[in-house]
Amino acid sequence: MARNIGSHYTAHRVLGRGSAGTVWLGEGPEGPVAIKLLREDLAADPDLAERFAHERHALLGLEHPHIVGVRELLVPESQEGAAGENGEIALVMDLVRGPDLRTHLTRERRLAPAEAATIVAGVASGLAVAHAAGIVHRDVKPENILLDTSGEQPVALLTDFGVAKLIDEPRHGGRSGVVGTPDYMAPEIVEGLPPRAAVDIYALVTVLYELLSGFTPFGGGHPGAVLRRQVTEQVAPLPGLPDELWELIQQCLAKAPASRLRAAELASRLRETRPALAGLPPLDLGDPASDEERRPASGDPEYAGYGGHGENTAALATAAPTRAAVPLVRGAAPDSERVTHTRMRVPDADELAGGAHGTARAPRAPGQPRAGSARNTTAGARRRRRLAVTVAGAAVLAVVAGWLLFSGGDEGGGGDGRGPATEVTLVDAADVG
Ligand SMILES: Nc1ncnc2c1ncn2[C@@H]1O[C@H](COP(=O)(O)OP(=O)(O)OP(=O)(O)O)[C@@H](O)[C@H]1O
Repeated sequence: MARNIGSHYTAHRVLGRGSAGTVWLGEGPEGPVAIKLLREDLAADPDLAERFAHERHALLGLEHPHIVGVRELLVPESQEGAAGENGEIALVMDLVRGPDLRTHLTRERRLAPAEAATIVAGVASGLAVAHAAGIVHRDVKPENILLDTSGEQPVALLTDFGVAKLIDEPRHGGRSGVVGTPDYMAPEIVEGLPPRAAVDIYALVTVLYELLSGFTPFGGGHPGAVLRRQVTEQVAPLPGLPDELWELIQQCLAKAPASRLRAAELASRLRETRPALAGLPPLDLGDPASDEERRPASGDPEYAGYGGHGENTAALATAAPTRAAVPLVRGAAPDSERVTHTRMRVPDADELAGGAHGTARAPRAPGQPRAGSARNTTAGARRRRRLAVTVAGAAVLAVVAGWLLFSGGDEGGGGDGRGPATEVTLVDAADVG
């Protein structure tokens, strides 16, 4: 049922749900929009409403061809900015017509290096603008990269800017904390340092590695083990990659934040690698998961218009549920259904250093997913564990882990119903303007 959001917008139907709220397909004075409505319990927190109001200009001012634009921020009337009608906090965003990168990757298993580099170069150029404005995303991952398929060629856009930070900031007098997804979490966050721009580079290049290989460099198993690997392990090489791309990956996954490239440099270096990547097929690393298992729900509207490797997505059609991954954030239960979540302890210093109490792990051949990797099993391919980590000073202490959910909804995001493309070529905005 349609509902009014503020005085100018109407929300028509749910596009998807996340841990912080629900995204609706809406209508405003200038046409269709996406409206992210924060969970009621979050919106009822006056501190949070105040923080959103305070960041209003920063959130609205971020404009870039690879960033999902925020057109309006609605907060309760007592705060600065346009008023949400029922005390709600809502972000009115540009509507992106197409799937998110997780959906695309799940379907394709691995992307050709040129396609992966184009996606990541575009997102890096968006990050460069945000970082120059002093904004760190803090939650870069495939779920937060949307692929706009409304034009001739898909364009990657980063969304959810600043939301993780705003939701996560301490209440007055409270402890500082961070929320993140262990697979993409930079080691300095695990160690309790404040997240700076370099954490976005680490997360984005983790995404690049995942697009190329089908698995994240340090993922798999218990979230605490993932965090420990982020701090202690070196990234395993991916056979078959051109040297310049591999060097760039290594540099951006450096444990020391200062050793990583800046966002603008990452974008330009990736563009420079293009000639070496042209025509390379996706890496052949072997994959235990069957094609059927990794395909998105047949008839998934999120996938309309994105044909991948010449396949006809319409041919995949029969209704099946889409999934939504939901990390645990502070506060009451999210809008989404939760399969399970758990309480955990982040490894202490000894474990982080791989000491006597560290998690024992079998050696692994380079380029192969870990046993128990979320990308290595059928169940795991559908499951993503996430984590809300609270840190106090340099001590890494107690925490709450979130788990992946499968939403039963059939309302995918923003597909435009066009016929499938015969070939997928990602557009880098630098090429067109
Ligand atoms: N601007 C947009 N246009 C179209 N669809 C969108 C837009 N923003 C988000 N969506 C869709 O809405 C769904 C929920 O998004 P949301 O950002 O709330 O959650 P998430 O990023 O999947 O998870 P979380 O926020 O918990 O990490 C996603 O599936 C996404 O595809």
